Amino acid sequence: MAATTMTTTLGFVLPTSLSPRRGGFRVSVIRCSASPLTTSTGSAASGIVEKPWSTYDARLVLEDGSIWPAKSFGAPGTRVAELVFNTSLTGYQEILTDPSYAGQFVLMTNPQIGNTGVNLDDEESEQCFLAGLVIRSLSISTSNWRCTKTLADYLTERNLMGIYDLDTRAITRRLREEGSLNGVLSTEQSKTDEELLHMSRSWDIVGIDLISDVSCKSPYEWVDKTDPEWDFNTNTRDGKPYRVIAYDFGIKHNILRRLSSYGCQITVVPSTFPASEALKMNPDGILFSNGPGDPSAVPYAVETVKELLGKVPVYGICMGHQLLGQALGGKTFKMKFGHHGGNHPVRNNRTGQVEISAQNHNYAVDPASLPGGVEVTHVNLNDGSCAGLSFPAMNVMSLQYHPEASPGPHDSDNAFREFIELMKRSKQSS
Ligand SMILES: NC(=O)CC[C@H](N)C(=O)O
Repeated sequence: MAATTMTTTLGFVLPTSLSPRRGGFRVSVIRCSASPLTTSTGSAASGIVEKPWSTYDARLVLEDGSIWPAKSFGAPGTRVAELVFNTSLTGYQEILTDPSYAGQFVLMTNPQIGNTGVNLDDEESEQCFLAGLVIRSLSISTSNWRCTKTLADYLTERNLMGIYDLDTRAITRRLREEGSLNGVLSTEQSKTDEELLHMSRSWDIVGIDLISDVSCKSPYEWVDKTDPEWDFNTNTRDGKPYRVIAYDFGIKHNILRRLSSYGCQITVVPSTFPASEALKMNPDGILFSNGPGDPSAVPYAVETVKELLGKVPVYGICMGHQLLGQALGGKTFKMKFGHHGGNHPVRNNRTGQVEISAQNHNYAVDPASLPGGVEVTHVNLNDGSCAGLSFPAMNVMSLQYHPEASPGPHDSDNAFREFIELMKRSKQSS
């Protein structure tokens, strides 16, 4: 390597000043390529058809200096975000509309995405808040009775970037080895690799309040239940309505549908809704929802949780669980590359049973930092991290993962019944 430049094996030359910032990276600046994909159906003459979406060149530039040429099938532009990989085989529409992905590019490890298109029912919020979608191959056709649109049209309409034709397995291995990486996705040919690399290294998801952008702006009532056609757990209803206030830190609709199906009357409130106002509404319970980003970047939300602790039964899901952990006196930390997928085994310490769960988080609560009396109720069996908490003295329960699934397995749906039981016990004893 010369003193001022480095030449990769593929002949790509960059100044050494752009060599990876962190000492730990093993890979130098390199242009990586996936073998081009050919379409599986095609005209008899050539075996190749025109792709039914408009496509142009794109690049994913990661902060470790790797550059991944790709094709775009969504909106044009340049975006910076943290790259995470999701191992779910299905459910890309729910993933695209999960507000917890704000500030992130989602790479799907399933090699082909888009085959069921999108439909009107699988939306988990009104908008797509994630920064972009990264996939190996976009399905050339869609086939599903609910499909109303192709994935490419959906992304374009929502001004969302999507890229394909890059080696998603190699990128996933890199994330697993090096940990989360920031990156820039761009279709702009006028921007140099160096500019994009600089952008990816000048940005950080840590310390940013991403909740304020995704939370609702004013309170509203939620009434929709799970469609009976899809409801698999109807025998557990108590019949009595419980009044629940749901703090919206980026709430997924299926949390609200499941609560509603379990007989709750729900008011959704913004993340900044004062605890005193919530208490005035005399709820039977409070839910703290999932939400994007760093739980340490939203001290106002931790304060709200603290003010409500011990006054009413509370249930935290994912970000809600992390905020509860902090409000109880514990600490959260950033994991190496997080958990994103629909196949995470979790042990319920109380029953000894293992649930296969849907997960989406990059932060976790450090159990050693929690005060006495707080019980770790669930453990992620892949890495032993804390997956659930309970503090009976204050009627607190929380899960680091997603009992509402969407997408994912339904093993943990009973957690909603446990919240109903918690509210019932608290009501009976007051
Ligand atoms: N799904 C969520 O609520 C995500 C929680 C938090 N943003 C994390 O990444 O850990």
